[in-house]
Amino acid sequence: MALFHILRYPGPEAAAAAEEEEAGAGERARALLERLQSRARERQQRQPAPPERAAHSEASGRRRRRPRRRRRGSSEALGSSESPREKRPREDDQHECAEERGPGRRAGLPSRAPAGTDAPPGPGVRTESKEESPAGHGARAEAAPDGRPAEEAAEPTVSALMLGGFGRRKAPKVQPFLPAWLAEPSCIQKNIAEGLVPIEDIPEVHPDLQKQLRAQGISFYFPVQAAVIPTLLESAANGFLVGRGGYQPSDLCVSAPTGSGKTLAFVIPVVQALLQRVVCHVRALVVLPTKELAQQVSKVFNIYTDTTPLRVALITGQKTLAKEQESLVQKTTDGYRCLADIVVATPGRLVDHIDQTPGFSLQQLRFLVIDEADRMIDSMHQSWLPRVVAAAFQGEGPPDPCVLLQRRQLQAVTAASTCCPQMPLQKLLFSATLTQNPEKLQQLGLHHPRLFSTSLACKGPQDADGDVGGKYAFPVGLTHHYVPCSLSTKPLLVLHLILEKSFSRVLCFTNSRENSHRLFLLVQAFGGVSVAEFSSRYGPGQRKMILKQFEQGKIQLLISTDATARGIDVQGVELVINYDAPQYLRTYVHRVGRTARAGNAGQAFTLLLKVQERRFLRMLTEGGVPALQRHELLSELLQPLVPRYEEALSQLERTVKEERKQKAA
Ligand SMILES: Nc1ncnc2c1ncn2[C@@H]1O[C@H](COP(=O)(O)OP(=O)(O)OP(=O)(O)O)[C@@H](O)[C@H]1O
Repeated sequence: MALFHILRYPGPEAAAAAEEEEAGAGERARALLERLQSRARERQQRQPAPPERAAHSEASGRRRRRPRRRRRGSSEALGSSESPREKRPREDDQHECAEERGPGRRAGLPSRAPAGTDAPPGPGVRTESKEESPAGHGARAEAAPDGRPAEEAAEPTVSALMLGGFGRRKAPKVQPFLPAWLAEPSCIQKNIAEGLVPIEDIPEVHPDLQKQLRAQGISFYFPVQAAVIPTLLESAANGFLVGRGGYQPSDLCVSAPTGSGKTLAFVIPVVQALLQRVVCHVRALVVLPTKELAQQVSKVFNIYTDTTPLRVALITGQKTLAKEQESLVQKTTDGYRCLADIVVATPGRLVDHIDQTPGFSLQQLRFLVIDEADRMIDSMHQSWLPRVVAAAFQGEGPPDPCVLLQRRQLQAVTAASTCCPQMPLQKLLFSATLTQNPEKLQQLGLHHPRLFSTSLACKGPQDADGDVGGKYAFPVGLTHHYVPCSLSTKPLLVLHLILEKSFSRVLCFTNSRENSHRLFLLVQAFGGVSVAEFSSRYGPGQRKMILKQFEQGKIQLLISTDATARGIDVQGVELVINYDAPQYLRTYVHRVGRTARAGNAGQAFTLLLKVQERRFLRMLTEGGVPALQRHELLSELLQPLVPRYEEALSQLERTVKEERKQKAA
């Protein structure tokens, strides 16, 4: 099975250049050493050491640390204002200085030995260090003939071992080498309006589905749909039981902006591929990170399977396990009967059913759709994917000659392996912020993957995570704004934006459910705005109702945690406010993507504290956010709201105290 071929080295040219550079450095070090040694020899010839001293000079040289320290101390006593620590240059400085000043000088400074070593310096050492020190002149009164102080001249000479290459060199930036499928994706038009394709231009789509699409008011495919639907239909052209030509079809990764219609890009081909099924088995499994998203996607599947025999089951934990089991399997006299062709699930609940629902089988699984794939990769530690794959390939063992279609883990394609037709399992990944980190994607065990992307046409630097910086595509109709402000003016700004600008559907994000709750209470106390909050404070049923009311326009301002940041599709959201600035670029992409959906226009405002401004702007610039508009906070605009706001603040204080009391009781 071909996975990824990752070469994480800078390439042959860069490697050769580095080698050359290293060889050059080696040459220089050798020349330096030779010069030093020849100078040492010259000095030794000029002033031969007394025979008895010369005999044991090397042995005593090894034990000469203390005298050196004493000398340093003595030079301080003689007036040097620098402390020994101050005098010692940094390692990289040493290297550079030595190169500039020549070998004698380099060797001359005791502190220039590599950090941590107290190796005795070479013959030129003290001479030159004394020259540098003003104290040295005094000491020279009793100098030896060669100009060294008598004390030093009496010491044995030791040949120094010069170590090189300690200077800090800027490490060359590692350029990512992406596998070909990641580096050369099939490009998708980013601008929805410019890339619309009439429904009749893709005749492969079943007429009944085309009819359904028209009934939903859809007469054009969005670019991502026009690219992905025909590809997926082609991979199932021989029916869903065998891949084209008996081969396993390629897995697909799709990276397209928020609101670009990715859901229909997999719903239509999956439904069409399964239309020919005779026996009901779980053949498509869609895994999503949240209950709300799973609900939304199962609703879309329900629309397009409405007039077909296909059945859709939603397993997210919103109902009891027993109730969900009833929608999945039915006990019969001779075993279990499957009741769902398409299962839409959250990962945790899916694993519960794999473990606990008798008769729930994934052995006939044909499509595994992973929506919000980057988030799902982050949750891989839950090991839901290995469980799904294990369940899909459960029947492994010696091939059963009576079984027409085999289901085996993919290995190398050989003549023998093509004899038995394989039942394929195709993985389909979708996200607006799909990672391009090959190591992360490798965890999914993709088979001959293909990438469709809006964002890769232009390449950029990689961020720490391995994602390509500046590569997230934003909806074309989205304008980005930010307002520098203080903590106390944030709520006033939210009120101003809603009341003065008359936005009818606003989604406001905070970074915690406490912040959401407080802001909700404050806006409620202020009055004049129909407001609700959405967070884990509420159960799934209440959350569902809140979203419905927001969709119906009964709620003007929905204050939410990041629970609604991903995938949630509420039509007509005109404004997204980041009350708390998002910490990560991906969070920003998904939050602001709740507006400007399906080719519509929308605005995103981020309220920034002074301390957040620089980092946030850098993050967005690196992330490829188009023109970001700065708005100055004009206090006179907020002034009329202040009296009512102060009353609301007092009301908030009372409510919070009340809530605390209730909690404590
Ligand atoms: N061809 C189409 N014509 C008109 N509207 C469409 C079309 N395809 C999708 N839509 C609408 O566009 C909206 C966004 O679609 P969808 O939720 O699939 O986007 P998405 O790419 O999955 O976004 P996100 O990344 O935020 O999950 C939905 O309301 C959907 O009904």
